Amino acid sequence: MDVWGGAGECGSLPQCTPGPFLQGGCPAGCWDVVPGHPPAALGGAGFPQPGLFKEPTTAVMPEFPSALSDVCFLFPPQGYEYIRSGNPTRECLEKAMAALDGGKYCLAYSSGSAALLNICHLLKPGDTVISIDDVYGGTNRYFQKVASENNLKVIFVDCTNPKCLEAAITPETKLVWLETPTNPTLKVIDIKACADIVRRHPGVLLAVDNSFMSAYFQRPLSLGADICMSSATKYMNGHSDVLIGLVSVNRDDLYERLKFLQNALGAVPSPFDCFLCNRGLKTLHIRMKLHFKNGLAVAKFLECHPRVEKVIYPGLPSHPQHEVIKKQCTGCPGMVTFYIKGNIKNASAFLRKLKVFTLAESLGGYESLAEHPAIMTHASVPEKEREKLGITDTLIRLSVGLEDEEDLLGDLDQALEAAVSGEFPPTTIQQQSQPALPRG
Ligand SMILES: N[C@@H](CCSC[C@H](N)C(=O)O)C(=O)O
Repeated sequence: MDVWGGAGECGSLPQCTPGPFLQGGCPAGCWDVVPGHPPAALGGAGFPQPGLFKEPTTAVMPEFPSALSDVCFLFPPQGYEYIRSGNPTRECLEKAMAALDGGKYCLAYSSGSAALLNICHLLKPGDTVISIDDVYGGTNRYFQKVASENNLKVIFVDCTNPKCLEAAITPETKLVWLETPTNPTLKVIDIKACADIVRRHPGVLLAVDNSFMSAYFQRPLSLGADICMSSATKYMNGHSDVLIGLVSVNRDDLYERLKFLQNALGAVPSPFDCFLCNRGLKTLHIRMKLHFKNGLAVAKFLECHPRVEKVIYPGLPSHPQHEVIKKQCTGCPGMVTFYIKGNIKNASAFLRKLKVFTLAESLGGYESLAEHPAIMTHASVPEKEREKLGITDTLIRLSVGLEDEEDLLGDLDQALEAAVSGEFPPTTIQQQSQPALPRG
């Protein structure tokens, strides 16, 4: 079996041994800096000089805990004047992340949403944004309820077929916003195909939200994106104890403007959060391999389960864009989405019965989480749009963590058994008509 696990068989537990795909490097040329060796990125050329630190240690301490200026007549000038404008601990994170993303520069923000806000400040009133249709609920809310009310036009397009993107571009288009895989229905977008289209329209930027994949499995800049954005709150930090957004770029002009905006808008992370995120990066490679192994095992288990209607996992051959993900990524994270059989009551019973998985918003941490996108992470997406996207009352999103595989499968099994008993109605997801619940 290769690293993607082949077709899988019901009843046999999936194996995940590193295959030639991972060992041989990324076919798209990504991973040339840190194949399996994130510490090289953390301790390499991009690392601030040891002289900046009081302790002779490789750990990145929260060095700049106050808003004090660098007082040149007392200390040698170090280039820092105010904590928001720049500080050594944030610089450590930004340099490490630039290396991990294969970019020249990286900038850190106080959250993924703050990173989105800064990117959209590159635009002018009257400009159009083309966003992938199945986009994180908070991004959808920002586009529809904030940006659109401040003179940006935002249209939503299914970019799984890059021709739809091409057809949507107008002279007003200035930003294409992709997520891949999308949140929560895990559609996979061919970044290079979209980048080739965007390149034919000078002045249009291509930004990719890489939060679901992490820099370990996918490097959008190497595939032609102008901007790689991540909510590092998720896999990059991996410990569910930090809120951080990151933006990596190669272009000097983009960096200069974003650097200005980072300071001017002020949505920056604290040095302590940067310290914690740097701590998280050190185990990225180990965590991502286990997320992949566990995610694939869970996906295969659910795909064979009689109480599950349908599983969506890009690492499964049954996924419609499985070939795309094999082409542009070196693995898959622990995000698994599935439709439970039955209706909202079954979905809710399942979530309440889980013991190892915690019912919570967020993803990418060491611990397994389960959530109901229609009521939780995507409640801000208008109901009609949710229906069109397949974000129904029976859709459940899992973030598979680092626990033992047998505990994860056992937990899912007992919750499914308890939540969906008896005869299953012979309906498809499309035929179901669910009562609307109050949305959060
Ligand atoms: N209730 C929050 C939504 C947080 S979702 C966090 C993360 N992006 C995910 O997809 O789990 C809000 O309304 O902003």
